[in-house]
Amino acid sequence: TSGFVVLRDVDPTILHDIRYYTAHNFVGTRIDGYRQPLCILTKPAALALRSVQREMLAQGYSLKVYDCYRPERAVDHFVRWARDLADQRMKPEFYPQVDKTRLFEDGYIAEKSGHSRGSTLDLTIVKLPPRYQRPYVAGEKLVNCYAPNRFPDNMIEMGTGYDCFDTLSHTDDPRITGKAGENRQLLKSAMVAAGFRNLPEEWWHFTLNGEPYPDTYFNFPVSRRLG
Ligand SMILES: C[C@@H](N)C(=O)N[C@H](C)C(=O)O
Ligand SMILES: [Zn+2]
Repeated sequence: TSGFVVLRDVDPTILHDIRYYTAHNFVGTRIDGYRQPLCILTKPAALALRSVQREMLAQGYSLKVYDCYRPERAVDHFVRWARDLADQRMKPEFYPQVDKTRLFEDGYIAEKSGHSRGSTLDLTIVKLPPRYQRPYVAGEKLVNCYAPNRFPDNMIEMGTGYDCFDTLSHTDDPRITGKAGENRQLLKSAMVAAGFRNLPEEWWHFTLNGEPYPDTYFNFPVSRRLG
């Protein structure tokens, strides 16, 4: 794992909202393997992201990362959770319209995730200065992730929230018009120019082209002690 870096060490200006370290995600608890709320990436992915951040800062925006390197044990946690059909407690916010049995088939979660290769990340854009974002309180009443009154994330309008498993999160969904459509294209074009490609099912998910470990799925925990 000598090829990995902590993103904050490469660019301390990029905002973090590491959801799988918290209970505010589609499972509803901290995910296995997230020992610290950090973004770990391969060095080339972190350097490419730094170049995107420089452009964002020049335009009065900042990137905000939700998830970066994801250990295999975290993916295994998602798979275990998906098999337990009795547990649908986060459905009202994260997959209100999709049957829990279809989350993998429909491309929203992967059993073998590019995130475990270390050059894939989930992110958005925030206008500077960042708006205050209230903390999520476990057990609070959930609002669906494409409703106008959804959980108040401080990102610019993207039409749906992070990890909103719905066709409305497909990057080029034709129902996403106006500012939200423009904002998705702002993120995508900046990332593509820096060498990333987008997952068409999720406006927030990008993988570095020519990634250094295209066939290796890592399992070390998310922690400053790399490896
Ligand atoms: C779960 C979601 N944030 C995500 O990253 N989905 C893709 C398909 C993945 O799991 O690799
Ligand atoms: Zn992702």
